[in-house]
Amino acid sequence: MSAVSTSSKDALVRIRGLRTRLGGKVIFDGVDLDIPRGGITAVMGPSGTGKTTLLRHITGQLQPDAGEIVVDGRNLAQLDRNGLFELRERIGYLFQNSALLTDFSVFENVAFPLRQHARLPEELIRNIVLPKLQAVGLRGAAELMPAELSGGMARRVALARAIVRDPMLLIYDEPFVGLDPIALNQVLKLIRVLNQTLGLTSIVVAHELSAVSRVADHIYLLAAGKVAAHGGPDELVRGDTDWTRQFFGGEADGPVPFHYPARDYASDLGFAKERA
Ligand SMILES: Nc1ncnc2c1ncn2[C@@H]1O[C@H](COP(=O)(O)OP(=O)(O)OP(=O)(O)O)[C@@H](O)[C@H]1O
Repeated sequence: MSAVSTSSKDALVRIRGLRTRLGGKVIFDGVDLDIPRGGITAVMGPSGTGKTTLLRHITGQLQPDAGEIVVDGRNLAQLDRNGLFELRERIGYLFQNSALLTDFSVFENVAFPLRQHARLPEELIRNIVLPKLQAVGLRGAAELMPAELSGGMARRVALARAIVRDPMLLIYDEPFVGLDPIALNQVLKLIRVLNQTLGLTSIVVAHELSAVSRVADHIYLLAAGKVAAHGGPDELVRGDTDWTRQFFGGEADGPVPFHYPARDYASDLGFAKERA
């Protein structure tokens, strides 16, 4: 399990020596990571380990204290505002809560990013939006309102919206939360099919190992400011480190302790004082 096993040449995102502090806390302490082009890479790790922060680095919303982040051959530190804006325009996002506009129909939600960026003829918008809705199996739901959708359908509409401008990179932030088994399987299938048919590169941040193992080509396990493990799903699940055992084995104790750091128990209970 090497820290970075992918050839950097094939990496859409290449991160080296990433160091970040937020609010006085070290979030990344020398992270190297490659997101291979055309692949599906999962980023996992205990809560608060910095997964969302990593996504903010990759999209240029947050500058690191040190290290290099290169996306599609561009070093983010060297991009001006316009350059960063152009980069973000080529990245699609799927958020956990789907974030649909409640007053707009399914069709208008998917059309929204197109209308925001250019004055396109209505016929062209239809010709772009309907194939995306077809791809997620919801062309027939085009005129429904978000309140009429199940959670799984809402997520698929959000996915159609995330791909409507043909991004190079699609980021899924917790895409499996709250889905029933059928909706979960549909989303898993869509992630794979869309990645392949649209020639995308995908990053999936998620906690559900069983779902991640079925969709990801590579997994990065982040922990304690570092890449704790990296490799294919099978390789990681078999991994024999404290982190992989605890995280993939779901053990209550390990490097992530059950107890939040606390003062000495005896003195908290007043015993130490009594003895003195
Ligand atoms: N702007 C900020 N200022 C200070 N601390 C921050 C800021 N943003 C994030 N943090 C801290 O950075 C750490 C990493 O946060 P982040 O949201 O990236 O973790 P995460 O791995 O995505 O967590 P989760 O799995 O719970 O969503 C957390 O301890 C968080 O409190």
